[in-house]
Amino acid sequence: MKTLPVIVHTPSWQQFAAIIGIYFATVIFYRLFLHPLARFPGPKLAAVTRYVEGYYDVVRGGQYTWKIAEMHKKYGPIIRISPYELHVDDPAYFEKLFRQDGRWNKYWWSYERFAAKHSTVFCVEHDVHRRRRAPLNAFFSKANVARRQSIVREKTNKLCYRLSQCSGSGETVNLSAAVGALVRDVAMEFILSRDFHNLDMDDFNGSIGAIFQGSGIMWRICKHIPWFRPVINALPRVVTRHTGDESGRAFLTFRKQLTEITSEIMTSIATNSCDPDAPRTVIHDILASSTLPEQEKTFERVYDEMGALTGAAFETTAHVMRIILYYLYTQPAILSRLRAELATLTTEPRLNELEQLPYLTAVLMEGLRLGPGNATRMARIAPDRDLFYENWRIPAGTPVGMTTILMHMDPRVYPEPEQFQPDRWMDADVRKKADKTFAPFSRGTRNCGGMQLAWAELYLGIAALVQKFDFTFDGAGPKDVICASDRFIIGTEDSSGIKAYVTERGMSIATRNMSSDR
Ligand code: HEM
Repeated sequence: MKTLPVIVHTPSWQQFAAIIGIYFATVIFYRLFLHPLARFPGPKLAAVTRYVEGYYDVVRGGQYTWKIAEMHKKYGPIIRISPYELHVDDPAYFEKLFRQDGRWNKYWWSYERFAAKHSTVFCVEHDVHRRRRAPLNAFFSKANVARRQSIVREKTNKLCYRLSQCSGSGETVNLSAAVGALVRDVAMEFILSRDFHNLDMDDFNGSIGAIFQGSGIMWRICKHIPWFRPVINALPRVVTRHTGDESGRAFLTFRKQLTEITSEIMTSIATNSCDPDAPRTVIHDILASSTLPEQEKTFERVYDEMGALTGAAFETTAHVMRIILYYLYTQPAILSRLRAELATLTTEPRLNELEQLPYLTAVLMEGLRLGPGNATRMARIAPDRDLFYENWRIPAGTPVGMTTILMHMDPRVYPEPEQFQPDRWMDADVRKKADKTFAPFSRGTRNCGGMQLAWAELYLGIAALVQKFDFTFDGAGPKDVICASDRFIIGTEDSSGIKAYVTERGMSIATRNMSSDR
């Protein structure tokens, strides 16, 4: 039988354009009318394309969080913010979405872009996360933090010593960089038993703080342009070292240090050559964990974990400290009341004594309200069941987000939300009402792994600085501390740091001892 000739011809540009046009028209039609989320309210453009978020992320510099708030005013408490994702603005729903029971995944699209997918923080899948989280829970437990509080105390004393040397000098100190150095040195010592020496550096290694802020900008770009990070990573180290700015170089140095430390600790454990008197690091606990299979103990995985852990520990805690210091030293009545309360204790109070102080606790809570860890929504996915919000049925597998910073600024829960008012936490009713909606460390299965360490740093650090120093700011304003952009963590309008003149309130025992040691 004769076969028919196959006629192959190249499509004309008109046919090509028509094919593309039909494809996009079909996608748009599907997303608007047939998609399982099609019935949810929200702007049509956001339902059609994620590039709406891309515009607010990349062009408008991290403004989608506030655009979402605007959309809620128009469309109600549950909205579709992208073709694939919903967002809820209702404090009462928080405890239903962020819970300990049930299986909860994170949304890969938001977290994978951090290029540390082997870590606990950025792990997407519920069961893998549970296994990774187990050794961290013990390491960062309240008991272990209390037992090792001397780390926080020693580093705080070192910061106080540095500040006392600037006292009355007529020169300003970059207080933002100084507290950044404090939390980095504490975290490195606590997590990896290594002195990071940022508190010894003249500029407190301020450029590394800037790069951790900058990694949020990178995250925003990479969410929408996935090839961007692989291209940057593929550039030879020598190119990035020479073309990058000071912060970029500081970051590369940090990554190199982290690689060396991780490898050194893993080798010493593998060869049984650890110093028996040296404190255990989190790597010891990960490698000894019985819940983790061997493939979770490779260098690649442990290195990702160290990168994400240090990243999670640095700018989050430092930012809350900056907020608290800024407001304390611009509102003298609050500062005096706090000092009066602290005066009831000994000069160097222990953590458990500080935790009993109601006003100090209120000050810290108010700082955490204005500076929760993230400026972005945290989406959760119930992979195996539908969720319900009022009369809405949310199909299983849908990412549903809520944004803590918006909830913390909700006037229905916190009157005059933009004001720093520790007093609101002294009222038992307000505290009870906020019990379910105050979530600086998030809630549920994916709540902050290091919150006890963060609390210890805040209690010991703020108490010591307030007891020992007066700060007068040089040109600082709310722009230095108020959340103005979504960098995953909180982004402020001005990132150059709070400059302050320092005056010592009287030599403390700790600083005097340190001075005489030198
Ligand atoms: C005031 C300081 C801090 C705040 C406000 C804060 C806040 C948060 C928040 C909101 C999350 C959830 C993020 C998400 O859902 O994607 C988180 C996760 C996490 N944080 Fe913190 N954090 C702070 C300090 C720390 C410190 C000092 C550490 C110590 C290493 C730490 C370790 C972690 C870890 C490991 C996770 C991931 C938890 C998981 O997915 O299982 N954080 N943090």
